[in-house]
Amino acid sequence: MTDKLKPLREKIDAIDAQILELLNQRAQVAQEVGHVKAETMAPVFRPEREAQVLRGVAERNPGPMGNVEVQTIFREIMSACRALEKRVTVAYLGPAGTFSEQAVYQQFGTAVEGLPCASIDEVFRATEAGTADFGVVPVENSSEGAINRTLDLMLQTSLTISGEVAIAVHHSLMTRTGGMDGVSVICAHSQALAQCQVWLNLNYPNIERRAVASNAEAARMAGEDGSIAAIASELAGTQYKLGVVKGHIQDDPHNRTRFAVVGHLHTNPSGKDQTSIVLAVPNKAGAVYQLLAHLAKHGVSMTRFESRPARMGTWEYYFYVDIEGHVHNPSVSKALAELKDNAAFFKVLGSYPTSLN
Ligand SMILES: O=C(O)C(=O)C[C@]1(C(=O)O)C=C[C@@H](O)C=C1
Repeated sequence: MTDKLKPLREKIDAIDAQILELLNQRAQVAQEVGHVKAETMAPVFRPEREAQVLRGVAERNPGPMGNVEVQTIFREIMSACRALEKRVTVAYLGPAGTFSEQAVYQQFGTAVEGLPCASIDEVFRATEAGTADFGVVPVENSSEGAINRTLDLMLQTSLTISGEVAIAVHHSLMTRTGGMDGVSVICAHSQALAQCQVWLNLNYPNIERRAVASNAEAARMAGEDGSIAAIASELAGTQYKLGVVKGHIQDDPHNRTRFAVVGHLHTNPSGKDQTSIVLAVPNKAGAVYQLLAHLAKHGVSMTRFESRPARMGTWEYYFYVDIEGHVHNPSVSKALAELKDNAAFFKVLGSYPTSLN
């Protein structure tokens, strides 16, 4: 057994030495890029370039390693190289252990400075003020729909969307002991309670449910008080030393949340992009239909359409629309110019690479 392993391990050692050498060669080039960028005050984080690199490695990947694994490794390589240029600070809805934090790492890799914030409002404020270079905010959940606070803040903010990231959201019920004896309340963020309501109605119909600021906050509370059970990610459970009563309790096994990366950066085209806009239409029959006809006329596909009341006491709405393509594409820019001319309100939230997953 050991005799057979020895030469194979020697091969691995030799390959690792090459990988290490190449990684450091790459890091040196990234440092040179960093110097060029510093001279021209160019932004360090370039989401369109990172998306191209990640798509490229998946296209060229000969296997047997899977594309997701190869992309995870290259995301970390770029994260480490980027950190040699500048360590980017990213604000997210904290505390540590939230799905928002997971989304930060999925987009930026782990060589970033995470800045946990108490609310989505604070994520926007910290990014607008420059305390953070970017913010990561939840936009929509596949079971529960839009995150309204994010949509409302998008309307007012001076920030633009420079990227998006989608993550699988798996909820676990957890307590200090890993059992439910003595538990009188189940705490979680209101979205998580909603995403698990069928399971909770079936299994714990008589235990009070309480909405708190975040799932990680619920996990922190459960870590301090044996009468509290938390619904959160297992990552948060580990952080606060909780035992799992039951994993994967979300009603939809494919539950996902999409996050937007917001910042001051206007992302260049990556080759596969989308654009988010908000608009309002004059209050007359057929106005929405007429407006969207401008997209169809220029062959622009709509991938998302969401409405929010304008909250001015009238029956008026803001429409949040995602379309395929970048504002620099001629057909997109023509369609948007026509939309703008005919809308009562119009704002481009940003053009950015379509997420990999
Ligand atoms: O190409 C660049 O602009 C780089 O800074 C290099 C690099 C990389 O490591 O590949 C790092 C950071 C950027 O976000 C994009 C790519």
